[in-house]
Amino acid sequence: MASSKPVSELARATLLHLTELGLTPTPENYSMHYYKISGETPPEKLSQADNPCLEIMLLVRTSLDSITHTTANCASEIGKQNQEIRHSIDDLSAAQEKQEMLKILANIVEKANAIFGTVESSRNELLATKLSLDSLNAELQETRLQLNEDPLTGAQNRRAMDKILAREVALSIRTGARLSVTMIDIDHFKKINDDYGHDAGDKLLLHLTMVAKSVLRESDVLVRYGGEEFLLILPDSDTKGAEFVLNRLKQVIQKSPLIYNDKSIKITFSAGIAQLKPNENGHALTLRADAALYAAKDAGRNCFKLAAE
Ligand SMILES: Nc1nc2c(ncn2[C@@H]2O[C@H](COP(=O)(O)OP(=O)(O)OP(=O)(O)O)[C@@H](O)[C@H]2O)c(=O)[nH]1
Repeated sequence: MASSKPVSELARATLLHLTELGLTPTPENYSMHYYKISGETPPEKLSQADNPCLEIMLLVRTSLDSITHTTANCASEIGKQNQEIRHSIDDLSAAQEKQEMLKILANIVEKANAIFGTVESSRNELLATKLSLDSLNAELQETRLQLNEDPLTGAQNRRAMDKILAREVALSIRTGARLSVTMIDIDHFKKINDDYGHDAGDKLLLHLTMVAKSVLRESDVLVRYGGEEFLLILPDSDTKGAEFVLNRLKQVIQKSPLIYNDKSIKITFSAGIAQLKPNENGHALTLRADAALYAAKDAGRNCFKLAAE
């Protein structure tokens, strides 16, 4: 049967219950125990794709409710205890007998100690909530990373690319720094899938990502643009710099083929290079790099082409 307790109280009880069980308040743990405690029927589960932040947002709200509840409770308890001490002090002033005075004094000390007890227990509840919030914060960082990352390779995804390109283009316009991009496409990737299987293709995409990351600068960004197509965003680089990076990637990838089921799978790639022109935006820059990539494919693959001005 569903509980008649207010949601904030149920939420607080759930968080405390998780702390008692030594469980991290992940959205999954929270949901499971919340519905056990409340007796409510869980709603149809939202998938991460629907809104990966929704459950975290709900948990943050719950934690905030819990803080409000704890602090309000603490203030009200202390108010009551304070009032009682005041009455005892009045009694003390009116008392005639030494024995009676000592009794009232002992009572005042006991009530003062009770105030410490109230503060201490609220402090423990707030600490439990703080731990929940810390854990949520870590979860949020993770979700934020996942939202920007391609799940297979860990490279940045198109969503992240739009933001990063816009930022880098704006920076380049403001500071006059050069900005280049290169569109990279693995040659005959379909054949690798066909010959060795889709899993080998996946491993190859991951392998290329790892190798590319190892030759890039910290400020360079690798984006998985599509299936086997990657975009490299190279701040502070002109076309010569971009060519240099691609040649280094080519050399390293030649020396490190993918080893899959004891077979060595060679990787070559084609690329198009474009440098940001005045009055150009990130989208137009990417399209020029893409057109140059097609020119490289037309020229026989395993080569790089510069985009038309
Ligand atoms: N394993 C794997 N394959 C993918 C993925 N995404 C796209 N592909 C495959 O990549 C292949 C791309 O094939 P094509 O566009 O013909 O390109 P290609 O074979 O590399 O030929 P060229 O680019 O002309 O050299 C297709 O077979 C897709 O199914 C993925 O995430 N994993």
